[in-house]
Amino acid sequence: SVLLRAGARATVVPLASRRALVRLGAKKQKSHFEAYTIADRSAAGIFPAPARRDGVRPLKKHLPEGAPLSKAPEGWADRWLPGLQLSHKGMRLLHLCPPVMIIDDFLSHEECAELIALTESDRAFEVQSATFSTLTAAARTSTTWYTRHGAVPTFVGRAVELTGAHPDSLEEPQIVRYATGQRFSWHYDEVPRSLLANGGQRRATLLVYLNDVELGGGTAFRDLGVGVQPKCGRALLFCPSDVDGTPDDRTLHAGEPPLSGAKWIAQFWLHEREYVPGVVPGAQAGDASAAYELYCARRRASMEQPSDGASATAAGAGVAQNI
Ligand SMILES: O=C(O)CCC(=O)C(=O)O
Ligand SMILES: [Fe+2]
Repeated sequence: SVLLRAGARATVVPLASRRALVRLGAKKQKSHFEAYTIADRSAAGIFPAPARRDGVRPLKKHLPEGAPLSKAPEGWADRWLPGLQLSHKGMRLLHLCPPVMIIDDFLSHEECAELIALTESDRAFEVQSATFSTLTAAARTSTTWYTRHGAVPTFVGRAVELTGAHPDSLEEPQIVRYATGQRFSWHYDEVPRSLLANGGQRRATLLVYLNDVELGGGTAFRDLGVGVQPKCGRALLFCPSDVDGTPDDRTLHAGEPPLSGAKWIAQFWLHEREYVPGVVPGAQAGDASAAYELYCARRRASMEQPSDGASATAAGAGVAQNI
């Protein structure tokens, strides 16, 4: 079923070769890529606006520095994520329609390190890009691991609190490593019609950067003029489709190659309806709800502990042990 899941990438548009991505700064190049001049990035990691594809018209300009969610019009999120927690700490809006948001410190550095370490354990299952469909293998050169929801209860809990989604609409968590120069070229996160029976369309992508990347490694939205620089613990949230599952072509995006060191990310996709996990051995319906309940129980337990003394420390360590 990994191959089936890989079919989800069948809509990939392999426009950019690795060389093209690395040469993004070439000013005379008459392609969309010239706008993604790595050297031109602002401190916030935002690209200058590229030319748009025919028929793709963002309704609002992006907000290069990001804006607090309080600036969004009333009812704005209803078209994508009606349950979105607009008051979530640290959330900034980079693009209004379609929405692109970042949340710094969504996971702690320790939680990020634990997700990376999970890939060394028998709880994560590595999938070589070469085993994905031909099209995807050409577009993606990174290494992917899938794991069960139960291995990452904190990530599940935070995702549910942020999006207001039912836990069982979350696909299996995915962890990806890009070695220097590896990338995932332009693509849509939407799933093809053949896979809609399991949970419907992907309504949201929640991507967390697990490490800082000094140079390159951004997530670029070609038609929105938005780029996001990896930062340890930073979440990126965007919506590959509307709430009714209509895919949004404006969300075409790419994972650029880190130019020094590796780049690690963890991702969740939120579906329209209940998604039954099937990629990882032993995964089953209800896994995500069970993980969410575990998260809630741990949170309650840590809140009941006195704020000082040995028992509080023990509770804290328990939470950190298993994200
Ligand atoms: O690595 C990134 O920045 C983007 C990854 C991505 O788009 C994906 O895995 O679908
Ligand atoms: Fe993607």
